[in-house]
Amino acid sequence: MSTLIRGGTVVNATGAVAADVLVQGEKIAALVAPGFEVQADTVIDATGKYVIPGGIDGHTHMEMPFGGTSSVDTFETGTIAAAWGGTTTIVDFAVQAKGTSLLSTLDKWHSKADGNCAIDYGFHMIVSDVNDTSLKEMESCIDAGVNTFKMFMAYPGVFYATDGEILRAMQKARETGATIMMHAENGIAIDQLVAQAIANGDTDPVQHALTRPPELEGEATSRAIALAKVTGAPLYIVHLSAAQALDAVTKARDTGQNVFAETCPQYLYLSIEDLAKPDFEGSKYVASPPLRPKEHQGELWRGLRTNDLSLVSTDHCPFCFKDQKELGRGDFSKIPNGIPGVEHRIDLLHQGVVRGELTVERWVEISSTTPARMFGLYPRKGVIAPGADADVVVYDPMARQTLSVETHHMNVDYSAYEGMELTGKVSTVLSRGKVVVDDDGFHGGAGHGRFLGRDLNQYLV
Ligand SMILES: NC(=O)NCCC(=O)O
Ligand SMILES: [Zn+2]
Ligand SMILES: [Zn+2]
Repeated sequence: MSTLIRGGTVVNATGAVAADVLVQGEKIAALVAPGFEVQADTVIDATGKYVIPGGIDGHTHMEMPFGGTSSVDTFETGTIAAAWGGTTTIVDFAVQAKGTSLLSTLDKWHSKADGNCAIDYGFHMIVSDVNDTSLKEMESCIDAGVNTFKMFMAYPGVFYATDGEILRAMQKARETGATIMMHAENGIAIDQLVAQAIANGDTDPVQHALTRPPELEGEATSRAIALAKVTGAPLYIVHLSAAQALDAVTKARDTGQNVFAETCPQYLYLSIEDLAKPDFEGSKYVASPPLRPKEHQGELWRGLRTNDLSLVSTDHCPFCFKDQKELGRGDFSKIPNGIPGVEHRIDLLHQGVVRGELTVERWVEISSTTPARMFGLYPRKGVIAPGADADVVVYDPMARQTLSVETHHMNVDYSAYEGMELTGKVSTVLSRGKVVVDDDGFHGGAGHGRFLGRDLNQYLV
């Protein structure tokens, strides 16, 4: 089965060129100069459109247990929503519960995801119990294609790891070539501020941000960077939200330290003003780190332009307003943490191109190519080139759309971006050569997506 995507502009991180893309089976077979005659079973007209590598969202939480409830997108619903938005690979987090092993955790996440994903998927591992056994088990995880391990400086008593535990895990990462991913917020100090706010009767959602000040993200980020430097391990800061944290990352990168950071669309577009919305509406925007005052957004866009921020992931972690966010009415600390967004990352970042903040190549780089490199998937993913998986998005840069819960495909009862008007929209999505989304709707299904055992990250600052 062959498909020719004809008449578009192929955009890679390295440049944009008018070319036709020939897909044979699951792979890209060739890029062909426009006008050359090529036989194919099917032709997709991409005139006036971009042809880009499928998005790679390196930070999602499908079916994730949190605070006595669970994120509401299943691997099936979440990966279908991702495909609608032009994302053809996710890397989701398996979550080690304290007292359990990493390998049993991996088995558990495979049983949730295998046979249920509509696009390709891999796993990171959240390590919440650092001990001799789990450190040894990191080696088996790496053999099983899971070589990125997230740790938490936040959430004492749940996921929190001490500096000593982080140091030991980083030493293991240095020894094995793995990467430590860090949730960098000073959870010990934050817990004090939270307890004080609640004791004062300050219980509204906005308190979530006021008790997690940006300085405590900056401090934790600096500490993680110092620990990484001492051990010689590469470090990946997840969901960076604050200018203070970006400053620490920028300085480390300027000295050549292998420190990388992602930000997320919610930190680029939403702010503490959303958390302050009345009638408990603010709960829809509770995630950690919290949404910041608007002035942080400009710094994050600057970081994306200058490559101090390497990539953008969603941290998609959907909890319904009704019944789930409601758990924290009267006590903001009980609001499940997370914001939905897996469907909108490519479109929201495209606004940076529309506004002239990002080049079209940089848009592709931060949403597909760099995640592929960072997470050991390149050049199988993240590039339109012969031999790569035919994960291809035909993107109409002129189409208009309005984001809404009425039209999104995520399994959640609100949109964090309700009413936002965007320029640009996905036209057609191929996942390993199969058209899964086009003008007629969704043609993929659970089970099409394959597990991706990932290579070690070879990517350097
Ligand atoms: N970010 C968030 O609030 N929820 C998901 C878990 C995490 O990434 O820390
Ligand atoms: Zn986190
Ligand atoms: Zn997360």
